[in-house]
Amino acid sequence: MIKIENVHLYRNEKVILNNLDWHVQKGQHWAILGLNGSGKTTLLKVINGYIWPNNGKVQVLGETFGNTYIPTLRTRIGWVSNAMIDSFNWQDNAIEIVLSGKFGALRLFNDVSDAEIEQALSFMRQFHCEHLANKSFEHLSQGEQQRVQIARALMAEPEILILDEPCGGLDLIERENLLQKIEQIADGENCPTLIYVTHHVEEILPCFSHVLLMKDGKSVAADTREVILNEQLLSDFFGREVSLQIQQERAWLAVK
Ligand SMILES: Nc1ncnc2c1ncn2[C@@H]1O[C@H](COP(=O)(O)OP(=O)(O)OP(=O)(O)O)[C@@H](O)[C@H]1O
Repeated sequence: MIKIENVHLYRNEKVILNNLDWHVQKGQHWAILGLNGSGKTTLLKVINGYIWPNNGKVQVLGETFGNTYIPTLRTRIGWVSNAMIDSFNWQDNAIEIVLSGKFGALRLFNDVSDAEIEQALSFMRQFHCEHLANKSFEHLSQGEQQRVQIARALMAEPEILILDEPCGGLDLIERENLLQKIEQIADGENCPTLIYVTHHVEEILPCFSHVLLMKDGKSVAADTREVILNEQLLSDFFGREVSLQIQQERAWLAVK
């Protein structure tokens, strides 16, 4: 699904991605865990073709960058991030935002059929935001905006769904509700390959089969969830001794 080989990216003399290798196979779901500034968002921008590495090879959904038309490829990738939220027209109604996803656009410029409206409402129902359909995006809470954004991404029936810190800014209950929804996506038929970016180990749900640990633009480790969620390995990664507890199949960390 994704093949990143020896990718090196620098801007203004700063190395942002440092000879990064990462392979995502069909059937896997990945979490990317990294400290602030480790290059996670930059990696996502590379995968979506918004920025170009200085060296290395990028292949996404079988398409090799340099030999493919990126806008068409992007319609096959759902990307949920705060960077995307900023680009919406906040006066648009929630359902218009969701419907725009069908066309890979930021605003709804197309005529829509009754079936497309029903599809949008059905995703909104799935994410408990159908009642917000006619409310303008600017008047939604952060949690509601996140749910609308995920419904929007699913409208395009993406083969890869990237969730970049979707729980950022959410309270405990909103966060757990959203994580439950993400688990439901993972359990669903025709689930896209999930890529979930976070700073928080406890958000790495059992549905994520693999974890990439990023630090200073490098891949420190990329392995199965069971291998990565290890006290010694994470202590080395964070550079501080941490204790790890498993509760309800999720790992919870505390600094010792
Ligand atoms: N155009 C640029 N020029 C110089 N430095 C940049 C540029 N874009 C990003 N950076 C730097 O690259 C590093 C990685 O940024 P990036 O946003 O990818 O990190 P991140 O892991 O997503 O961080 P966070 O978890 O805080 O969102 C940061 O130190 C950032 O300041």
